[in-house]
Amino acid sequence: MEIHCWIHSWDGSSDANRNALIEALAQQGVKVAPFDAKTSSLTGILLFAKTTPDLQSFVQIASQAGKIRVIGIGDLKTSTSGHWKLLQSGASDILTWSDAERAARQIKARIDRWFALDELMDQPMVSELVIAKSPTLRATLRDLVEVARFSEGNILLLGESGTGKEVAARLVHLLDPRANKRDLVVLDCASIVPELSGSEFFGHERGAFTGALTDRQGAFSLANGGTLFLDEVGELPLPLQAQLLRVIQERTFKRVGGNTWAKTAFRLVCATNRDLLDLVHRGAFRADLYYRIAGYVCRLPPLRERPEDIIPLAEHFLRLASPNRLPPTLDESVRDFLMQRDYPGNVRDLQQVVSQFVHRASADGSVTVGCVPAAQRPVVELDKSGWLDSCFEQPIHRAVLLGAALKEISRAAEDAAIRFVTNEEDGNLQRAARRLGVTDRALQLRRANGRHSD
Ligand SMILES: Nc1ncnc2c1ncn2[C@@H]1O[C@H](COP(=O)(O)OP(=O)(O)OP(=O)(O)O)[C@@H](O)[C@H]1O
Repeated sequence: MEIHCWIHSWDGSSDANRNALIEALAQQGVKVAPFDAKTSSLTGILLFAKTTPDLQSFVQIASQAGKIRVIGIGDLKTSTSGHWKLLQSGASDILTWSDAERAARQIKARIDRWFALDELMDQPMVSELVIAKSPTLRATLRDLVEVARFSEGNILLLGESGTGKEVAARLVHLLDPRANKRDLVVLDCASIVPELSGSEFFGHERGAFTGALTDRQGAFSLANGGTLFLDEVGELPLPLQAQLLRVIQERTFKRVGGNTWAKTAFRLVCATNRDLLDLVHRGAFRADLYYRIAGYVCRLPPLRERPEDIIPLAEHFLRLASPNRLPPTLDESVRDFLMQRDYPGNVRDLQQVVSQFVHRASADGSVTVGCVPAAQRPVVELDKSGWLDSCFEQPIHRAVLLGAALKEISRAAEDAAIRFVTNEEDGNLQRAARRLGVTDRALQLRRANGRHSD
């Protein structure tokens, strides 16, 4: 891709610097052109070097298209808070001027990184594994891709359950640039049996304890050359946290029952849906461990903060569920239904809803409102006047003629309503009670009494 570079405003008094910068950039292979309004449809980098009253709004407009990066350079004469304001308005960076060669190198390095990231984001390895159409998740993902590809630090993934922390950990592993990288080893800290935790993490030597009949490799050894993903890291018991400090810091460990130190080289990714800093403040998570695992902290936003991802994710799950055929398509009304629904379990919830569509999609390959299972359908106010008609009255007339008492008749009507709703809600009494406008307890009692008197 051709790199465009423009200089927007430059103080006339420092024209010499401007010309020197243009020359130094040319030596780096970056050609500078004059800026004009049509520029905003191109992809490129815009340098500005003068503080003007309308600078903030100018930066905002220039960077809004998402294709132009704005870099401030030179003696901008803004205070530090002015720099932050410019960044907030959309500037990518503000560089301090020392000389033209250095500035040109800094600009070129940023251009290279920017384009490398653009390319990575478009690669199937990223775009087919993590669906991210919302600006919120795209920005988060772009930062994570950069850290995964261009650094080796420990990564901490935060986010509610089902926001995609494990999928992000897999991406970090895939993007690891190490030649001959080994496996991704996943350890769920919430499900480790305390008595076996030492062996799970460090491995053991034969005879180390009763039942240790052979040598065993632990997670730190299995992840050597690869990635170690500690899921639910907030659940680690305190004594185990203390044992992990050294290996996370030094990448050396001893097996249970062993005397020699072994070296290991893994990338550490941890995840939790707990507020880890709050656990630190309450003394339930060691501060020193926190600062070791939180080299780079990435918060995955809940689905409610990025509704633009709902339909692309639903379509992604439909594609995954139809590997050998054309995936079903979502009818407009089903899209509306998906957009209006709540997802307390985030993407996992959406995935479950969509998987139910796949089984019910009609042969023509479309998912219509009829494919939404009854239990998932929104409860809407129906026009209640229609049901009190002659059809309703006929069996009542018959019951009266046969001598049934009023109590018996109303009981039979209530029983019929309860049976019908409970059936429709697949036996879920809470939902059935809500639909009938009674409490769970009242419905339970009513059913128990009904059975009693049957
Ligand atoms: N952005 C995404 N693109 C594609 N699939 C996703 C995305 N986010 C989540 N998923 C899918 O949703 C499901 C739940 O995601 P995942 O297991 O990564 O969540 P989690 O945050 O680790 O959840 P938990 O905290 O409960 O372990 C998985 O099947 C995952 O593949």
